[in-house]
Amino acid sequence: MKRVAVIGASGRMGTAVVKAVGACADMEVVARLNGGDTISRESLGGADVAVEFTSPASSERNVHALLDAGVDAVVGTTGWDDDAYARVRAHAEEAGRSVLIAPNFAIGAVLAMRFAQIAAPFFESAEVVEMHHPDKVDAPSGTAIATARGIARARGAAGLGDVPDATESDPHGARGARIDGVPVHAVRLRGLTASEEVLLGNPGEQLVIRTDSFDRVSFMPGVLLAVRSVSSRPGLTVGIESVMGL
Ligand SMILES: NC(=O)c1ccc[n+]([C@@H]2O[C@H](COP(=O)([O-])OP(=O)(O)OC[C@H]3O[C@@H](n4cnc5c(N)ncnc54)[C@H](O)[C@@H]3O)[C@@H](O)[C@H]2O)c1
Ligand SMILES: O=C(O)C1=N[C@H](C(=O)O)CCC1
Repeated sequence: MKRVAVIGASGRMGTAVVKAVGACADMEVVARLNGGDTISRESLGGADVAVEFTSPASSERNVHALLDAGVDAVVGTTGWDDDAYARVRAHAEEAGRSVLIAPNFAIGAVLAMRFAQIAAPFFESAEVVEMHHPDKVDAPSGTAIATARGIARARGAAGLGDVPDATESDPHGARGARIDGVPVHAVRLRGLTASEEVLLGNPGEQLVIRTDSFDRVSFMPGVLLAVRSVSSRPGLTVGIESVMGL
C-alpha cells in the first residue's frame, strides 16, 4: 500500500487528488496539508510520496521541505524554471530521493505537446494559445511554456529561423508573449478548465492541435501514474512523457 500525503489538499487540484487516491486499492491518503501547515516527518504521517499542488510562490520551498523529511514528491504546481529544477535535482540526488515535476498530467495535453514537437519542423509559423479558468494565478500556463519551448527546440534542430511576423507597432501587447521566439497568447474565461491550441501555418495550409481538460479528473490518471512510478526514478524527472514511454 502506497502512503500518500497531499500538499494543497483543500485546493481545486488537491481536492481531486485526495478523491482519486482514496479510490485506489493500492494507495491511501495519510496526510492533508494546506497553507500554514508545516511540512515535517510528523505532519506527513509516514507518507512514502507527497503530491504537491499549491502555488508557484511556495512550490519549490515545499519540495525542499519534502526532501528534508525523506519523502519522494510528485509536483503539478507551475512556475518552475531551469535554476529551480537544478536546485531540486541536486537536492534529490544528494538525499537519494525522487521528484517528478510535470506542467500537465492530462494524457491529451502530454500528447498534444509531443505532436506539436513532431509537427513544428514542417511549418513556417507556430503560435500557442492557452485558455484557462479566470481563477488561475499565473500566465502563461506552465503547459504553454513547455509547449513553446518544445516547438522552439524542434524548429532550432531543423534549422528554422524566426517565425514570420511583420508587426512594427504593438503598443497594447496584442501579439502576446514570446517564449523562446514562439508567440504565446493567454485567455482567461469563466467556464473553462484548461485548454490549449497549437497553430501551425504554411502557405495555403494550417494544422491545429487542440487539447481540452473539461474537468480536473482529466489530470488524475497522470497523477496516479506518477505516484506509482516516482520512487523508481531517482533524482529529478520533468514531465510524464518518459513515464508514459513517449
Ligand atoms: N500539472 C498539472 O496537470 C496541473 C493541473 C492543474 C493545475 N496545475 C497547477 O497546480 C497549481 C494549483 O492549482 P489549483 O487550481 O489547485 O490552485 P488552488 O488555488 O485551488 O489550490 C492551491 C491550494 O494550495 C494551498 N497552498 C498555498 N500555499 C501553500 C503552501 N505553502 N503549503 C500548502 N498548501 C498551500 C492553498 O491554500 C490552496 O488550497 C497551480 O500552479 C496550477 O497551475 C497543474
Ligand atoms: O488550472 C490550472 O491552473 C492549470 N495549470 C497548469 C498549467 O499552468 O499549465 C495545467 C493546466 C491547468
